[in-house]
Amino acid sequence: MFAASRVFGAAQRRAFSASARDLSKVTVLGAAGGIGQPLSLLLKLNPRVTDLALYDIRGGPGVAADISHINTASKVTGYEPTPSGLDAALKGAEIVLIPAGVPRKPGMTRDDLFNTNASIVRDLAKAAAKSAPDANILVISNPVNSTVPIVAEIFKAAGVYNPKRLFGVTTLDVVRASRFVSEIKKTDPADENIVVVGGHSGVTIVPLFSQSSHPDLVGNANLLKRVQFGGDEVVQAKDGAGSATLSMAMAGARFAESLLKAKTQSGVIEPTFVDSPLYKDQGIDFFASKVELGPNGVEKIMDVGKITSEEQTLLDACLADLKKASCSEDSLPEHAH
Ligand SMILES: NC(=O)C1=CN([C@@H]2O[C@H](COP(=O)(O)OP(=O)(O)OC[C@H]3O[C@@H](n4cnc5c(N)ncnc54)[C@H](O)[C@@H]3O)[C@@H](O)[C@H]2O)C=CC1
Ligand SMILES: O=C([O-])CC(=O)C(=O)O
Repeated sequence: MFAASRVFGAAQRRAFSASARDLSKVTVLGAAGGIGQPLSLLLKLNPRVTDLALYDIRGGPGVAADISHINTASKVTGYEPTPSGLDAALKGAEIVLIPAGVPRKPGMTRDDLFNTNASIVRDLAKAAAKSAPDANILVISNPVNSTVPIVAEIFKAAGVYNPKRLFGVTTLDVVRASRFVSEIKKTDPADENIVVVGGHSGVTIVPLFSQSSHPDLVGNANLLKRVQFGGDEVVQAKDGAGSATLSMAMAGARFAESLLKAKTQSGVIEPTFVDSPLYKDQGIDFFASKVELGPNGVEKIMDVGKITSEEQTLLDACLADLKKASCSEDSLPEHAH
């Protein structure tokens, strides 16, 4: 269990008890995919998860059978790829992670995934609105800047939208930025926690090094490029076999853990892409900034804080791009209806 002890502390494992308050069902939609499998593995290692529900259009039960042999206490169930299987996977879920959808190939942008992934996310959101209307929905499927607003529209149409419970997972940007900084500065990556705001693609990814202990990194063009286009590095290296899966699984598991921890602990803060008041006056409904998490999901959305003029220029470019990403169900591709 070396991985569990590194990802989750000993105190947390000891603190685990199966009181009703601690029962947490977590559902993964797209659980047999490149992200879904290692994400499910990491969730199985998290003692806060008591019931792990795995659903995919193919392979869910197989992944569940495999993971269920791991000697941690949670119950793992794989569901058949049927409407009733999906509903059962969702029923009673506290957290629903959605990594279902196609990944990029070299030469594609995340927006090129929209035509395929928008309808996948739309259909899964419809099922979640029906069977898990109170769950925290964590959207991983790209393009996150557009798939998150789609989920919001579906929940609104079903009359169950709670903006405090919808999250675009941008944790991988924080993870990458923190790791890249630690490599440059020769620090322990565990001590770095770089704030990244905006969205999750290219210029919408805005790291705020001025708010870290390394403000001299503002203006480091190579570092900025690696943070904004880190996903492309992996897409190119995988050479047609997909995009980041393992680092994304870690980032998704970290965000889920933060949400579970925030049920009982205050001061849990993660940047995440949420329905945000910060730039609504500019027509931007969703924005990633530091968010304090709590038992009801979003507790408090923080503004970007003090930034340098160089970072303001990056933020301006980000906002211009995000304006284009807003989406309603009406703008879904024709075949998706
Ligand atoms: N938010 C982020 O930071 C990141 C997002 N991603 C995105 O995550 C998504 C998944 O990536 P991978 O796991 O590498 O892809 P993958 O192709 O390996 O896995 C996707 C899985 O989704 C399943 N699936 C497709 N339609 C489904 C449906 N209607 N219901 C349930 N399952 C369904 C497939 O059967 C497959 O197992 C992609 O859109 C990718 O761009 C990837 C990396 C980082
Ligand atoms: O780049 C991609 O397509 C996958 C992704 O979102 C990332 O790695 O950040």
